[in-house]
Amino acid sequence: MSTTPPHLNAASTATSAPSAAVTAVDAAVEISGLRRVYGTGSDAFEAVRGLDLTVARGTVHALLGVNGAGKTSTLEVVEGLAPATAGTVRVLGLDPVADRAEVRRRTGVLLQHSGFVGDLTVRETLKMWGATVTGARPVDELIAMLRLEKVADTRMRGLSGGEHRRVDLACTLSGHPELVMLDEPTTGLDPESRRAVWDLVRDLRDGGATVLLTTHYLEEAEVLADQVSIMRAGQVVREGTVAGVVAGHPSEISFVTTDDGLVPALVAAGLPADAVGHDDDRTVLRVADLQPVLTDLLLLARQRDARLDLLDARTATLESVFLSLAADADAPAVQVATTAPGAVR
Ligand SMILES: Nc1ncnc2c1ncn2[C@@H]1O[C@H](COP(=O)(O)OP(=O)(O)OP(=O)(O)O)[C@@H](O)[C@H]1O
Repeated sequence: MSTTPPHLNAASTATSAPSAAVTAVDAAVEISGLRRVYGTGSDAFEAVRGLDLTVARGTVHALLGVNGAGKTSTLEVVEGLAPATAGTVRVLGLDPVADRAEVRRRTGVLLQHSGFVGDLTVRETLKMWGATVTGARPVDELIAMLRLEKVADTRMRGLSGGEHRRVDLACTLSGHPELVMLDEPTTGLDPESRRAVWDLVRDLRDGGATVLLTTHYLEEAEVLADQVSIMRAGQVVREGTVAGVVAGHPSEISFVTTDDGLVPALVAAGLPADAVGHDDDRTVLRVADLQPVLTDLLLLARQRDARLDLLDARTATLESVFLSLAADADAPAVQVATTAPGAVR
């Protein structure tokens, strides 16, 4: 019987093992079979196609996906701004449409775009907003939280895009929300302001709040999110911790060689043939465990006196998982990655 060394197994993607059960009591948001259709008849477009998602209380959960994947369409239903075409959505155990008043009182929402009166100063804007919120934070507290001191008395129309975004965020957090929904919170912010928002999100979570956010910055999801859900074409196609999602994805070794016998020799040593691919004249190996395969490759190359030009070896990252899922239109729906870091199934 062939005994393929474990490290030469081709990498497999994460399988659909059930995630740790989050019970209704633990869930801040529970979405089941959500569908959202825009338009009717021949113009109808299904932007969300049977989406299931659970956001555990007290966590930061990032919803990721390329433009048009359906993130905002999903958030709008959770926020109670649009009805579901089908499926069920519970927010803090409530119906976001029927129980809109209570849901609104207990949640904070940051939309992608907002409108404020340009003539009002930042301080006046926050004061006016606070008057619409139960138990609003003092304006000076919000100004300090969002580092708005320097522009507190500047009119809204005089703010930069990043400053405007921070005022948006201040309004979102005004009412001490239990659940905070942030649609691309750091778009347009400079690196320093982005990091300040990350600290704020962590503080919110540490204070017991739940944060559901969308972002196009994958490093933002990597540093902030306890869980990520990657959407494509209206469905979640991969979810779990960042480590779990990445662990289910192959590492990659690539090189150019003129030695036609090198790869067959590697396969003869146990590397599965289906781990080998080509990208023009580059040979690409996709493997579960990078180091031992790379070691074998280098040893074989030395034995055979073969050159490995443009040698590149990289472990999977959230970005490489994201890009491969975005490109792979045939990937099966909903794979849940719950593996501990380092484990590849
Ligand atoms: N009002 C609308 N009428 C028709 N189609 C819409 C409408 N709003 C959104 N869509 C379509 O639904 C799909 C999902 O859009 P959505 O804004 O939810 O995606 P997204 O993942 O949030 O994208 P982005 O990252 O660009 O914000 C897109 O194809 C979009 O064109």
